[in-house]
Amino acid sequence: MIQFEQVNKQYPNGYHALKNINAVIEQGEFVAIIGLSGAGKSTLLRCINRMHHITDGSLKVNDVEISELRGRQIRRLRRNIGMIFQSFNLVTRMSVIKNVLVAFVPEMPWWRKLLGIFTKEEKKQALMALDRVGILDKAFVRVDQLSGGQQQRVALARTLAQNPSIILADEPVASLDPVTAHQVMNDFKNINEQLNMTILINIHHVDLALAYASRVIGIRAGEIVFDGTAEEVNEQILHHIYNGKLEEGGLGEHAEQTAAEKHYTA
Ligand SMILES: Nc1ncnc2c1ncn2[C@@H]1O[C@H](COP(=O)(O)OP(=O)(O)OP(=O)(O)O)[C@@H](O)[C@H]1O
Repeated sequence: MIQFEQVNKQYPNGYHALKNINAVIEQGEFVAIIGLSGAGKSTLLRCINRMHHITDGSLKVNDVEISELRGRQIRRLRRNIGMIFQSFNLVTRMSVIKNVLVAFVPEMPWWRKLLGIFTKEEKKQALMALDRVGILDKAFVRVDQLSGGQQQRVALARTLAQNPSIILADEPVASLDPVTAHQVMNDFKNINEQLNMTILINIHHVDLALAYASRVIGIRAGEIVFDGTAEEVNEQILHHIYNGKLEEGGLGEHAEQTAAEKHYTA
């Protein structure tokens, strides 16, 4: 469970990026965070794994006040929270399987790190994670030979191998074409439903948010201005969240996808 209570975040230059955030996200929810560019979506997400510090208020992950964590405790928190970025963050000259095995490196004894030795169990887990996102056949291919969508799936597999209870995804489909974006969103949904992992996703494409997430949090100028189910979101609410400036491509670009494409998982 993630609990925000009166959370504020001010950057060192004084910019007030999050204002009085209150929200409770239960284990196993699939939440899309939407809002204009600069509204505070990334800041909100990054406070959860302590990439950013909150200025005041309380932010608890599984009942632990995360602003009080130090050193090793922060590393432990991050083991439990996978993070997916728009840019995949992979070592493109290495094979897919090696990129996924990186998930185990933080817990290795120093001598295994040095020798790069992975156990049979770790290799099995890495292959299972690749299987779950449908790219087991690419395990020994170099990452730079994969498409953008496949690379994002490698990033997802690496996160899965880490076996987190929460996955934070910061614009994970922003650089993908519409069909691939649907496939990757479908991966997130499957993982959410099958593994009961909490998924929080920042996303510019409202249609994708509404099609895949069960809950939508709308942020405007650092404040939560909507928090409800995807079914509740209507034109009026979107107008409110986006201050009447729903960006081009927000609802449009992906909206043409058919239901069949939406559930295509190859
Ligand atoms: N390190 C920083 N120092 C000062 N201000 C920052 C910093 N990082 C972000 N901001 C400001 O905080 C606000 C929220 O930024 P954030 O990146 O969270 O927005 P966002 O909704 O994720 O935007 P986008 O959709 O464009 O990624 C913006 O006005 C941004 O300029």
